[in-house]
Amino acid sequence: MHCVRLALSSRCFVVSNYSRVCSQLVSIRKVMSSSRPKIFVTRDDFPGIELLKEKAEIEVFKGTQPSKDEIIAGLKGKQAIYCSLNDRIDKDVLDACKDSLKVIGTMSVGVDHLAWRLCFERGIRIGYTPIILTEAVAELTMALLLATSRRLFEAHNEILQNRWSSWSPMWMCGPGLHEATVGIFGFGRIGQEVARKLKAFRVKKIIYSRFSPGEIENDVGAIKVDADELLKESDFLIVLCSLNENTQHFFNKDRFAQMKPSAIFINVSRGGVVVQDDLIDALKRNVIKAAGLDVTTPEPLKADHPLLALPNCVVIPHIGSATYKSRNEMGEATSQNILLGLEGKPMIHEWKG
Ligand SMILES: O=C(O)C(=O)CO
Repeated sequence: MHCVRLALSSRCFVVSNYSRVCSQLVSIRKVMSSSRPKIFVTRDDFPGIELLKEKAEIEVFKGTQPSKDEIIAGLKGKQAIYCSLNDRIDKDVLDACKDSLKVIGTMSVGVDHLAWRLCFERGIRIGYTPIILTEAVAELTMALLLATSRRLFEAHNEILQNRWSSWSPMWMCGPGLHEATVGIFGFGRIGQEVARKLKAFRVKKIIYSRFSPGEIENDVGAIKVDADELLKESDFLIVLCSLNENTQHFFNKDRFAQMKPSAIFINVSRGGVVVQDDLIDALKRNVIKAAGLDVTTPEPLKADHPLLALPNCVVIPHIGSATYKSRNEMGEATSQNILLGLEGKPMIHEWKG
């Protein structure tokens, strides 16, 4: 008869046969695995989730966009959520999981989809992904600026419609960036990187406005102006602010009316900074010349949306950070933020308000 002693937390068991030892070990393993953190992941194609699988029990939503009820159901008993800017984590969601949720990891720089003040009150930590995507979003902003001002999609469509009859002197002309005054609304990391890239286009002047007081040290000689001057002076106005109570619906009928009729409006921030019907009206009545939008309300936009019928509006589907490098690194950082947050350690990037 085999006699095996198994020591476990100061207790000592004596078991009489090998198979009983095995069954004890299985149950110990079960206890250990149930102490692994539980994480809800809101879609199955997030980069970086392999990292979570190694260290946690994860439940992955099968599909691409859980509804609020599905988020609440998925979060039941979970200590963390891996989400994106599509997933609204509001008071209802936080109330429903108030006994378990400790960490939110969002694969985005924007946090406007999160009731983050309430999270702070409840001690829920938020990991996000700034810096990683700065270059990608700044690059995309330049692409949108050029696509809109030089009418790339409109011109391509002319070919598709068989309207390219000959080279023609004034056909498909648009304003150039050279010698233009470019206004940047929201001069954070991405705004400053766009300003650096604009220098290479030899623009006349870069002006910016932001809500925080004081000028920002910048290596491109951008000049701080108030919002009224920015609206009036800009040949190109690029919106790169975050969405918050100061910026929500900032660009409305009156603000478009302050802009030059030749102005090009670019939004790579959030659809919510614009009263979209006012923008549509301004574009239809040529209050401003054109708009380039990476963000809209709602997202996704249906193909029959009035914005898409405007020849002077370029719309792309929120792809600001969509380079392979940026998205992969954002995913890795999100997983690491979550694991570090659950371990009570400093995150790579933690949103502190
Ligand atoms: O990460 C974000 O918040 C973005 O919107 C990137 O385009």
